[in-house]
Amino acid sequence: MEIEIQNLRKQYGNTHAVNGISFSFSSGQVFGFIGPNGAGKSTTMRVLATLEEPTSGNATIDGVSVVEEPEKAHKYIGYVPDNLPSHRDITVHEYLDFFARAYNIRGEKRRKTVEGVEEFTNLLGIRDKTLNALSKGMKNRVSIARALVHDPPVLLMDEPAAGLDPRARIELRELLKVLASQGKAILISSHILSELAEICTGAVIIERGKILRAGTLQEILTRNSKGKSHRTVVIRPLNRADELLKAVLELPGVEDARPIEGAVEVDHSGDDEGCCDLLENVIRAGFRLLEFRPRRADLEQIFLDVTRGDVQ
Ligand SMILES: Nc1ncnc2c1ncn2[C@@H]1O[C@H](COP(=O)(O)OP(=O)(O)OP(=O)(O)O)[C@@H](O)[C@H]1O
Repeated sequence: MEIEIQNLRKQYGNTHAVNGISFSFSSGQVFGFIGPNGAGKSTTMRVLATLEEPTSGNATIDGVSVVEEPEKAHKYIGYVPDNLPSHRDITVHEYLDFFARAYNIRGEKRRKTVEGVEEFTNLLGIRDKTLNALSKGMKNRVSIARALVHDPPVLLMDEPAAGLDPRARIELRELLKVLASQGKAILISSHILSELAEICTGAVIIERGKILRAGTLQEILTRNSKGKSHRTVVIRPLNRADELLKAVLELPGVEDARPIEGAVEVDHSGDDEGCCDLLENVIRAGFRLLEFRPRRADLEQIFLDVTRGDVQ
């Protein structure tokens, strides 16, 4: 199942909340949706969840347009909004049962479905509590359970980890892994990048309604903003670090280099082969090395780099 967002725009008055974004993800993938406050993440999710119409553009789920066939598309989607279930005087079980009913799940099947979801989201023990008596983490689980009741192939989760304690975060992460392994396509927004990097297979970085980077983690972490292959390498010489800095700047493929605590950090425009060439060239230039280590950029660093505005 493929989810394709095509040149999507959403305008509120003069605000271009989403300004022509395109990306895609598919079954079994967990895509992190990352961007500063007001970047357009929630708006995009609400449009995908068929809760709002876009100003222009389209999004399809296995070819079904959320704009042209919202009712059909809606069935494919489980949406976890950023606001938690409001204070209502009904129990967790009644709440979930209500949604199962709304999805036309009847009789014994409904009982089994709701119980299955309660078990999966670890709610069985608190199913008779009323919503207004729940902690934030519990409510969060109820939100996720609600989104899973009709077993949708696509999950859109808007900040599901916000306000969760460490244990609940870990549980959420495990839950997401299981859901992805079941073949669900998951788009999850979060500000906790280190956590996203652990569970995501891809990411979309958005700022001011525009996409700065999108793709699998491998693509994002090893390519620069122009889509070219890119590596950062740390080279620690036995001595003469200053000379090494000058020397590497003359080498092919080196885009930039800077000193870091007795070593040199080099931005290189090559792939793995290019890294090997760089190592050979440094040794040929007469330097003795204690360390030569391609540094795997993390999502946090990429986020900081690209949201500095180098694209827009
Ligand atoms: N209903 C609305 N009416 C007017 N403007 C809106 C509306 N919803 C969102 N916006 C504006 O659209 C822009 C994008 O908002 P959105 O909520 O999508 O951002 P976000 O990336 O989810 O932010 P956050 O990380 O803070 O949740 C913001 O400038 C916001 O003020």
